[in-house]
Parts: sequence; C-alpha cells; structure tokens
Amino acid sequence: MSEPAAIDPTIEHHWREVIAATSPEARALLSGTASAAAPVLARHFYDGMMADPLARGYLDHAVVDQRLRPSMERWVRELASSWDADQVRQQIAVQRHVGLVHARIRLRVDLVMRGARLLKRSLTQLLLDSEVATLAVRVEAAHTGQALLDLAIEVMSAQYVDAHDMATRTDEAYRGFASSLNMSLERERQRSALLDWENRLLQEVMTAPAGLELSPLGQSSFGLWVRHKAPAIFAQAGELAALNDCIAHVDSALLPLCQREISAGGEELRRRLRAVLGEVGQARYLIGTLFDRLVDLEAGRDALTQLLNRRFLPAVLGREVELSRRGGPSFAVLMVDVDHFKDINDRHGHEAGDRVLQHLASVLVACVRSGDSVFRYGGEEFLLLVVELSALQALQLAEKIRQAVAAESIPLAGGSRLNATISVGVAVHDGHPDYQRLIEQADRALYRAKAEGRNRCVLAGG
Ligand SMILES: Nc1nc2c(ncn2[C@@H]2O[C@H](COP(=O)(O)OP(=O)(O)OP(=O)(O)O)[C@@H](O)[C@H]2O)c(=O)[nH]1
Repeated sequence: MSEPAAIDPTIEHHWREVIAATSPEARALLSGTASAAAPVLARHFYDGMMADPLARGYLDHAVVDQRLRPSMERWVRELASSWDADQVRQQIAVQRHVGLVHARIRLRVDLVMRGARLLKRSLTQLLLDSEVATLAVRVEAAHTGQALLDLAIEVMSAQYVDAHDMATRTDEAYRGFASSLNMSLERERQRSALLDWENRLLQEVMTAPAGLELSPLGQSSFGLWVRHKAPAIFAQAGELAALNDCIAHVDSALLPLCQREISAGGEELRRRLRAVLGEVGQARYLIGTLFDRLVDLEAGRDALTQLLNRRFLPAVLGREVELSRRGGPSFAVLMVDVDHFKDINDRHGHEAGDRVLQHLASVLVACVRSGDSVFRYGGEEFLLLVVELSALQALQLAEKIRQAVAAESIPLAGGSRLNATISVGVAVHDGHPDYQRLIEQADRALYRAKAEGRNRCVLAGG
C-alpha cells in the first residue's frame, strides 16, 4: 500500500471554509471543551465500538486502554484546535494515515463510523451544555465540531477505500499466483502428506514407548498447509471449513481416545484407530473435492455446461456498463429459464435433466455472436449478455433462441428423446450504473413470461 503524495484540494478547501466561517469565540470554546473532555470523548468512542462483538474481533480491551485511547485523546484535541492552513494540511495527512492503518488491520469502516457518531453526539452535548459562552456561540461551536469530525471521517474513509482496494487486488493477485501453482502436483503433495501422517500415527501406536504423545494432525505438514496456504488457494470454500473441523475433531477428540488405549492395546485400540482413519478418509475426500472444484472455478466455467459461471458476471457486466457509460452502444440481458424443469427431472430422472441443460447450453452458444457472453446463472437458469443490440433486435434474438429450443427434441442416454421449452425475459440497459438493476428487470420480464403461459419471450417495460 502506498500513500498518495498530493492532498486533495477539494477537501482542503472545504476544511478551510468550515474554519473561516467559525468565529474566534466558537473556536476557543470548541478547542477548550474538546481538550478538557478528550478522555471522556475517547472513552465514549471506544465503549461504543467495543460493545459490538464484531469490533472485539479486531481489538482487545488491553490494546484499547493502553494504546488506542491515549492516541484517540490526542486526535480529538488536535482536530479541534487546528485552525491555520499548515495545521489543516497536517490534519488531513493524519486522517489519511489513520485510514491506512484501519485498512491494514482491516477494521471495518462501519465500526469507525459508529464510534465517530457517538463521539459527535457527546461532543455536541458537551458544547451545548457549556456554561462559558452564549447560546449562539455554543451552537456555532457544535456545528463546527460536527463538521470537522465529518471531514476527518471523510478523508479517513477515502484513504481506507483506496488502501482496501489495493489490498483486495493484491490478495486476488496472490490468490491467482497461489492457484496457478501446479494444482495436480499440489494435490498429490497434500495427499501424500496426509498419508505420511497416517503412517507415522500407526508407527507411533505400534512402537512408541509408554507416555509418548501422539503427533497431532494439525501440527503435521498437511495441517500447517491447510491452515496457512489453503485459505489463499480456496478462499471461502465451505469444504475448507469442513476440513478444519475434521482436523480439530481428530486432534481434540479422536486422538486422545486412541492415546488412552495404547497401553491396553487390543480391540478397543483398533476401534479407536479406525475412527481416526475414518476421519482422515473424510479429510482426503474433502481435499479431492476442493481441488476438483478449483479447476472449474478458476477457469470460471460451470462444470456441467462448460458455460461461464456467475463468478465473472460482475466483471463482464461491469465492463459493459462502463463502456456504455462512455458513450458506447447499448446492450441487453436475456434471462432464460427451462419450463417445468422440475417435471423433466421427476419424470425422466436427474441425468436427463442434466442432459437438457447441456443441450440448452449448446443451443444458446450457437445462437449468439462471439462478442456476447453466456452464463449459467443458476440451476436451470441462464443469463445471456448480448452487445450492441436495440430492444427490438434483442427480443428477436430471444425469439430465435426460443424457437430453436422448441424445434429440436433432445436425445437422452437410452436412445429416447424429449422436448423442452424455455421462457425468456429481455431487458435493455437504460444507462443505470448498477447492472443488478438490469438483471432484476430481465428477471421480472421472465416472471411475466412464465405467468403468461411459458414458452415465450417478454421484453421488460414492453
Ligand atoms: N437435473 C438437474 N436439475 C437441477 C439442476 N439444478 C437445479 N435443478 C432442478 O431444477 C428444478 C427447478 O424447478 P423450479 O424452480 O420449481 O422450476 P420449474 O419446474 O422449471 O418450473 P417453471 O420455471 O415455473 O417453469 C428443481 O427441481 C431443481 O432441483 C441441475 O444441475 N441438474
């Protein structure tokens, strides 16, 4: 993360405007009150934050008491007593630094906002209750205090977002690097690490002197890899959590039971060992699944249809929105859904259902141009992004696809054939920057197509 050098002139301008509009009396009241009450204000800030279990995940009480609260007191004092141009510039630099630190420790921005809101409320109350100035001066000081806090948080948040974006890009790049390692080699390496641990366990059980602690799976080369490297490769995959549970179960429940039976030996020990090996079998299965899914996911492909999966939808749609925002031609989204697909599954079996999806995918791909994109959006739902088309042309394309599907019966595994139809919702981009809105419009049009009898195409807003 690098700190941008120049100070945003707009924010500096706003900051100085706030100060210029504040009378010397109100400035003095604000500085004096903030300075005297800094310990109370800092306490309100952190008490509010630490009341949230989420915040306690980032910060612990000792760190808050010893380190953060004193620097928060200083922060409040300086914010409320920086009036000349140099001091303002200095303040902006401080807020940016704080934003960077927050991004580095991944402190959530909403928690900071909450603390700031509580702090603002306390400061306002103190100023309004002050007995050393007229009501007009107290109100003026309260307004300035609030404006300065807002400015500080604004600068902090802007820096936070920049730094966070950069960190996300770096994380992604690392993930890309990590997952571009030779995956089949990595898979084999981890499988054999797991096997090594199993062999070692058996050896320890057979030959270990009395009192020897069995080696935990979590400390094995496999366990360390799961804890430290696998999250970078598999991100938030559910199987990874299951794998961690598996390892924890082996180490905290199954191994101690095994350990207890070593000296006695016999059938009970064998039973306990089988339980361990059973759980390790589960870990092996999970590793296999993780790697299998990664191959498709990394390629951005849906395993059944080989179409793009939803992963790249934000990137692809986001880019089209950006292109059209810069004056490019409009584009459309077609939401395609198989009619009565549940019946197809129920009547012909799940495999036939899969075959229908594969067939439909090939029809969709055949009907669009190479500049268009076809996604498997959900179970039996597909999303087509078609570029440089008017509403009428998009609807005509949808109709062409609908007819192509309806016209051709689909061959099944046993030689039989079945007919399927689709409904299509069409929406043309109207310039709105949020592509999700376009998807929702297409979705609503699809819903209408279903409601009006299926096997038809409906244009959103048409
Ligand atoms: N064979 C198969 N079935 C799937 C797959 N993904 C989802 N499904 C099934 O698709 C069916 C979708 O059913 P519904 O959402 O009720 O819709 P429908 O039966 O197509 O009815 P309408 O959309 O209203 O015409 C569910 O039964 C899912 O189990 C898949 O990958 N393969």
